[in-house]
Amino acid sequence: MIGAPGAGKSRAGKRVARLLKVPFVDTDRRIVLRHGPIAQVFATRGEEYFRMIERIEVARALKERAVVALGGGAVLDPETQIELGSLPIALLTVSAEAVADRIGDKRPLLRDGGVEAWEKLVAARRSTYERLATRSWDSSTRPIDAIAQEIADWVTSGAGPEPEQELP
Ligand SMILES: Nc1ncnc2c1ncn2[C@@H]1O[C@H](COP(=O)(O)OP(=O)(O)O)[C@@H](O)[C@H]1O
Ligand SMILES: O=C(O)C1=C[C@@H](OP(=O)(O)O)[C@@H](O)[C@H](O)C1
Ligand SMILES: [Mg+2]
Repeated sequence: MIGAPGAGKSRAGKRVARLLKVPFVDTDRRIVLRHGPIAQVFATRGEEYFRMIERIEVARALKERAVVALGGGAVLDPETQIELGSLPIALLTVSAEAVADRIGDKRPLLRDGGVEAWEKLVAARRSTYERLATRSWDSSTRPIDAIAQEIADWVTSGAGPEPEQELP
């Protein structure tokens, strides 16, 4: 699961894993278990250090037979991009309006800038998200359970690309 912060990767990923009866890994949770709260890591060690430990957890997670929710910025790492190339990747998207109600103060890159900072972050990453995604789901106006069910069904049926839109 890849996508912007607040798109629902962690929530949906957990449900998808339950539906598929495989383990769920949230790389941010693993970072927290080993290193403490993410906001604290950013504050005391800086983003570069965070990206380094994130890369280690992502590399570990992508070798497991599991549903994996990445942090929103994990896809920026070139090694991670290569490894994602051979896996089924679900991209979750969300509108700025919808995310405004979702982003709390646990995300250090957004805490100070709010939705405007989020929009800048996502604009800079959009092409990377889209290039890496096998298929995408928008969570702005739909319940997470319905999206998780669709993703699980997609995996079960072979995790192919988006069906071609039929021409009118
Ligand atoms: N489809 C949805 N509808 C409403 N709220 C959602 C939806 N998806 C996620 N949320 C809420 O948004 C917040 C961020 O979700 P989370 O799964 O942590 O996102 P991510 O891991 O992509 O940053 C959570 O509070 C979650 O309950
Ligand atoms: O987009 C980002 O750079 C980040 C997203 C967060 O994860 P979520 O996308 O799960 O919120 C977390 O990894 C960290 O705060 C940095
Ligand atoms: Mg998350």
